[in-house]
Amino acid sequence: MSIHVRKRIICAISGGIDSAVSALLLKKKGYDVIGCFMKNWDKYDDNTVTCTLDKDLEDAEYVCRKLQIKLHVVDFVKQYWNKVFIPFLDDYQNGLTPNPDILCNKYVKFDALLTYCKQHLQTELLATGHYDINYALKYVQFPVGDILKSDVKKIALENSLERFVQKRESMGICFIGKRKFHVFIDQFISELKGDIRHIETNNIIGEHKGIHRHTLGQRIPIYDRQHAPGTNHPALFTQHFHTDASHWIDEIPYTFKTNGHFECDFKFQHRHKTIVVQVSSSSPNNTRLKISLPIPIRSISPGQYAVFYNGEECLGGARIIDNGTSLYELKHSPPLINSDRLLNKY
Ligand SMILES: Nc1ncnc2c1ncn2[C@@H]1O[C@H](COP(=O)(O)OP(=O)(O)OP(=O)(O)O)[C@@H](O)[C@H]1O
Repeated sequence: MSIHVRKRIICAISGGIDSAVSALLLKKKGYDVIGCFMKNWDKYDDNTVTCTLDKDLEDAEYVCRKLQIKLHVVDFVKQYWNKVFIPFLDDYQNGLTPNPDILCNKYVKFDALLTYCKQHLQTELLATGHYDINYALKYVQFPVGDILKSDVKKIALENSLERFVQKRESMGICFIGKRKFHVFIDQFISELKGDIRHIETNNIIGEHKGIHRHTLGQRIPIYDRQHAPGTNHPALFTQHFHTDASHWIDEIPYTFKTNGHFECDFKFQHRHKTIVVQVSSSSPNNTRLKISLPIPIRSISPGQYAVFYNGEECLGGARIIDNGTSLYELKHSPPLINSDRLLNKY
């Protein structure tokens, strides 16, 4: 008599549709699925609670009940605070636009959670509901990774998970919730007033309460909106930018390694279409990159990530550290900022 032992896999269940359907598909494939809900934010530290933690946990419990799988609730509040939230605040204070999701993937989901699975749940197999993921991790599966969102919804409907089709997608940064960004950030970073100056005349046109309250390209309240530069001003557009050390999923692309430059598909933020860019080295060991765009792009923001593809295949990514010389600066020599300073700086 042979005994069939089902392979155990942990599915990170967020209370949203993608992880619910991921767990369902894994169960259908015959895995021994265990759900894991991560508590990454302590709502009791937070006076203006609008975080959806309770509702998400309730939904995670609901999925696991429906699928008849166990649910573990893991507390990663400390890890999230130290590895994601503190760098997030630092970035804002330094005028960058951070991407906490990338740090959360790197340090919490694909590090702390993976370690927890090995140490406490007797498996090193993990699954998440990500679609567009820039990692090729040996022990991680993405069951809905190559399924269209419309099909994920269909699968949910066919399997009595309609509650998740109706649930609003989480937008933006989860711990901020529905409150205004400045109301949230003011709890952590003190006000630091400064002048808002017109880029062309250098005249003072307003006052800000700290650069951490703003991101590149965002509208700001000023006294004289009529004479202010618009959100499509050439100072917001750039055709070249620089990144910090790159991370390649397999290895450095061959042509890049041999020639010091190569062409690939590039994506900046989800809402942008993929375009072909020229990637060249801006440091001796090919780690830092210079990206040349075929057309100027608006609001390439330092702190955000550039992701490189070969068609559908993700090659790697790098954090943007300098948005280069703007179209406006190019027209007005000498440039206000010389992006070549990076070569000397690093
Ligand atoms: N609090 C959490 N606990 C456990 N897993 C989580 C949590 N938050 C996110 N995840 C995992 O990371 C994946 C991606 O999360 P993210 O919020 O970026 O995307 P999503 O498309 O909204 O996913 P979902 O529809 O499953 O919420 C989720 O599908 C889930 O597997």
